[in-house]
Amino acid sequence: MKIAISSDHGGNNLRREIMNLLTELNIEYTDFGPQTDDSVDYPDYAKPVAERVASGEFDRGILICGTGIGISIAANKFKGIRCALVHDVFSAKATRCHNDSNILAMGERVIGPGLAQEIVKTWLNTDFEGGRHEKRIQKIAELEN
Ligand SMILES: O=C[C@H](O)[C@H](O)[C@H](O)COP(=O)(O)O
Repeated sequence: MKIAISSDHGGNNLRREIMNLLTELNIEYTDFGPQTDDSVDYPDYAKPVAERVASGEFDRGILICGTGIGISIAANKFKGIRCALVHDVFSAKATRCHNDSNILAMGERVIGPGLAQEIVKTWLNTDFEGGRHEKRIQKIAELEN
């Protein structure tokens, strides 16, 4: 699985923690920044990840900002993106099983690194259930047209 990851300045520390986790888990990822702690605008960092997940270049994306809210709103503007803002393990599992989410968003100012790591592991290891959820995903796609 190939992961694209980015954040804004509010998510830099948690992004580094999650990249360390991905390395430990031997999961391939590409970091789309930012490379400094300067203040930046989260839509600029949602864009490279959302575009590459939408195009299929990457299987999944992880986005982090202060709350996770702004960067998830921006990512969900891209056709084909189902970005889920998650701050608990139950939702991490549910959004894969039910929503087939392809980007995970989290807020560094909301949760600590330990919980974030559990969320990422659960989200990466849970498959979409399909079945009754298929037509709902299809209806989301129809809303994009
Ligand atoms: O939803 C937006 C994010 O939480 C941003 O990380 C946050 O708004 C950045 O705030 P500031 O510019 O005050 O660091």
